[in-house]
Amino acid sequence: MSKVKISDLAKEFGMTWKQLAEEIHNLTGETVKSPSTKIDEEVVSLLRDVLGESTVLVEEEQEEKKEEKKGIKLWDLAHEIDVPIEDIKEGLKALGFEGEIDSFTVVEESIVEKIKEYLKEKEKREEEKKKEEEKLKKEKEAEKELKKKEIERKKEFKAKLEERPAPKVEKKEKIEAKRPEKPKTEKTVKPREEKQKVEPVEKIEKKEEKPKKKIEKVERPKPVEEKPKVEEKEGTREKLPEKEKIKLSKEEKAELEALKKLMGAQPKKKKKKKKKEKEEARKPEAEKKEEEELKIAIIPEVITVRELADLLNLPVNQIMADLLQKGILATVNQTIDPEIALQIAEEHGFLAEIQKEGEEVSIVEELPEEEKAKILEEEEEEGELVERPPVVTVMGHVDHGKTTLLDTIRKTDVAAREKGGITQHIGAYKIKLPNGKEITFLDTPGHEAFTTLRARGSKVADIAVLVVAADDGVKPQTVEAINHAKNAGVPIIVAINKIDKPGADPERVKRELSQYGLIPEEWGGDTIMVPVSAKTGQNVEELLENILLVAEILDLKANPNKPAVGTVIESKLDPKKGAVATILIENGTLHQGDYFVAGYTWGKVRAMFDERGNQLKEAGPGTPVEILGFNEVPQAGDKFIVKKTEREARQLAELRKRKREEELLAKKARLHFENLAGQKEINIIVKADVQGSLEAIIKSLEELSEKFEDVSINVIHSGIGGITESDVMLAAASNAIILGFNVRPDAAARKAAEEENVDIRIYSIIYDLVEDMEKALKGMLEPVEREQFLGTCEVKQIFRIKGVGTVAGCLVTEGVIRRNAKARLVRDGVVIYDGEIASLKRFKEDVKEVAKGYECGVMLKDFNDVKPGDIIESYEIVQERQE
Ligand SMILES: Nc1nc2c(ncn2[C@@H]2O[C@H](COP(=O)(O)OP(=O)(O)OP(=O)(O)O)[C@@H](O)[C@H]2O)c(=O)[nH]1
Repeated sequence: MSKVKISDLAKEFGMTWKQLAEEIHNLTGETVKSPSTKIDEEVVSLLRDVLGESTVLVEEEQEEKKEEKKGIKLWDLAHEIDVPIEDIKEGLKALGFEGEIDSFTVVEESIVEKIKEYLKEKEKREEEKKKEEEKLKKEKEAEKELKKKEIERKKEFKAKLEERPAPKVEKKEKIEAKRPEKPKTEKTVKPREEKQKVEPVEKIEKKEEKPKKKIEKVERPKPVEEKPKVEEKEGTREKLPEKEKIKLSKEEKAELEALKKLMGAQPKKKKKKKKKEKEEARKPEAEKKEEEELKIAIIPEVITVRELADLLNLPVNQIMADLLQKGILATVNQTIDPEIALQIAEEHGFLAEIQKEGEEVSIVEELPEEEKAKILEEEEEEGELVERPPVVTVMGHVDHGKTTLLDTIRKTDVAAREKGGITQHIGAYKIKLPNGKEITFLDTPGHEAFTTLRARGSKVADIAVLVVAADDGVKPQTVEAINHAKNAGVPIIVAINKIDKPGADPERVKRELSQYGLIPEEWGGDTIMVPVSAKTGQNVEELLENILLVAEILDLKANPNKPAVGTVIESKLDPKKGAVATILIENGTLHQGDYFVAGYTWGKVRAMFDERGNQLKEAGPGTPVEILGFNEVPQAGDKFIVKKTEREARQLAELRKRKREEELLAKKARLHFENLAGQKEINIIVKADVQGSLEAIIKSLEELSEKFEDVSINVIHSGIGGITESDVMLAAASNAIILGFNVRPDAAARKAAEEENVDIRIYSIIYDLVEDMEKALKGMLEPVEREQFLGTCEVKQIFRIKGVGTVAGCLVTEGVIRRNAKARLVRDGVVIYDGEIASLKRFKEDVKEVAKGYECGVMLKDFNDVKPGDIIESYEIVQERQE
């Protein structure tokens, strides 16, 4: 081995030659004076022995130092600042960090600061959100309190009316003056008893088949004690057979009450009337007017000319003449607008009001769930309420195992063994567990239970089972499902699926879900999470037990002794059977032969079947049945109500048709940018192309919400990716506006938005979005250029032409593609290009536009990165004035 130059050796040890010379001096006593001095082999070996290790350490230290300078691992950062690693990853993502993010990702100090800032802001946001939620909760409680009081007031009002002696004679003008002050609620809660109690007995008996119409004619104050109430009450009750008594519906009971009172009051009333007439004849005209009768008329929403005449005690000809004066030519049996009927009644000195459809039901429906349950319970006869099966919907991201889970559950059905398996798809089915308990599963795409059905006011599902694959974690549709269920106030049970798979990580799923407010019970939260394998069936029984547990807590009850009430789950027009629909019976029992109304359609149960194809004669609460006998195809989500007579069913359907028009008006009134000014509560759905933009938009909206003190902007759902039909349905159900950032609605979403009149706004600059929103809130929207959608085409093939560029061979799938219009290229819902169409050809010919169903060649201006499967959207900019 030869000698080594000290300068070379120094490099090896990572020190200067002078430092090494000092080391040599310390070890050997020799002095080295020049960097070119050569060191003996033994000395080198000695140095290596002594310095080798420490040098390595020095190197490592230096390396670490370098690392330190370079940054810190996320894992270490999480420990250092004591924050869950997931939060840090989220922060990094939000900052637009490109590349893979895991626990070992190293970030620079400047980024660390930003992450810290982000986390601080997140914490602040969460705190504010919490505060907001608390505020909302308080407001809701106050609202509930108010509603309670309102109910009390209604009850008092009802009681007073029942006890009330005949009202004093009042001048019509006086009554008129009072009208506007009359609390609106009184109008809607007007109990049937009150409306009917003074109707002559003969009338009630005669008009059994007629719509509920009541008239109150009171000539003079009468002492209450004159009514032999008690005896009559007993007497009437006695006449009823025992079975009938139980079967009395609330409505019938009300009628009966009225009848009883009337039976006592009537004879005296008649006598008094005669007496009064005599006195009246003697009175001077002015005095007569002074004592004009107080006449009250409750006008049913569906009323014919003859019925109005009867109601007002006027000749039919008089009513026809009144109508003619209003330019309406009507026959005696023709139904007339209740508003017109109201006007006529008022012209004849009646204090009139329109009776709302199913008043009692509607008041109850408007109340919050608990109140509703309380009132309904009150209404139910003691001991008649029985437990009903919970209705469960299964939701989750695509391929996470919803179908497999439902299949496995179906196999646990003991009824299948008794009565044969499920043979037909009717949109819902009931299974029986070995312990005898039943669960009804909705077999429609999960979100439908919360969008299509809920958009029409039905909340069908009691419980949502959220399926999350343990090897995939929380995905966009998972979040969407959580938001749907939360929005509908339906409890969620999580099924962490695919635990049999090697990559399964249930703990990760729990961590991810906790970011969305679903905290597992073992972490002190209240969300039941069951790890299952839909494939092997592991823990599926435990999942079902938990469903029953939640159902028990929800205390789901129904009265099987009532006429049936339900919701249309699915419907179709069968070429052989006609209009058929699956109804989920929610309360009461449906019998073959019952008349019913569902949405705008009505009918008679000609036959009904369960999911096994068995014909049923009756079906109780919680049972899904397929029904034949509809006049028209109802719509999913329609309420299904049994009516006593064919006439009632038909009239109600007619009435609903009219209401549909009102609904259309309501759609018109849906939240739009143009009518934001003055709104107190603004619900928003935000969809964006990347997480960073999404966060930024949400933050800006929050700031805006703070700026406008009396406006609360709630982002009810947000996500990455294109705008879907489900987003639109959620917006429709919660009256929200959709804001898209660099993303577009797909065809189904666009169609749904048009149908539901949901406002979708697309932006590519956050500042513009915020500015528009602010202007809209201030009601200062200036006339703007608005884009008008023309059509879309799908790229099928690409042709690269030298010197020209890329021509996309397309098929027009919607509307038209226009040459001089603007164009946007959308890939997987994300806008890739926004510009103009440079050329549009059909078979080498330049054309102005190409319509749906035709092929064409499209070239985009200054853009060649077109791929098969891309969507080109053609649109125009039009000037539009905003109000
Ligand atoms: N290993 C394993 N595979 C499962 C499990 N559950 C479902 N799968 C598989 O996952 C795939 C998707 O399951 P599906 O039940 O079709 O999922 P889905 O959520 O209904 O999917 P969509 O109907 O498309 O939304 C299928 O190949 C199933 O066999 C499970 O527990 N374990």
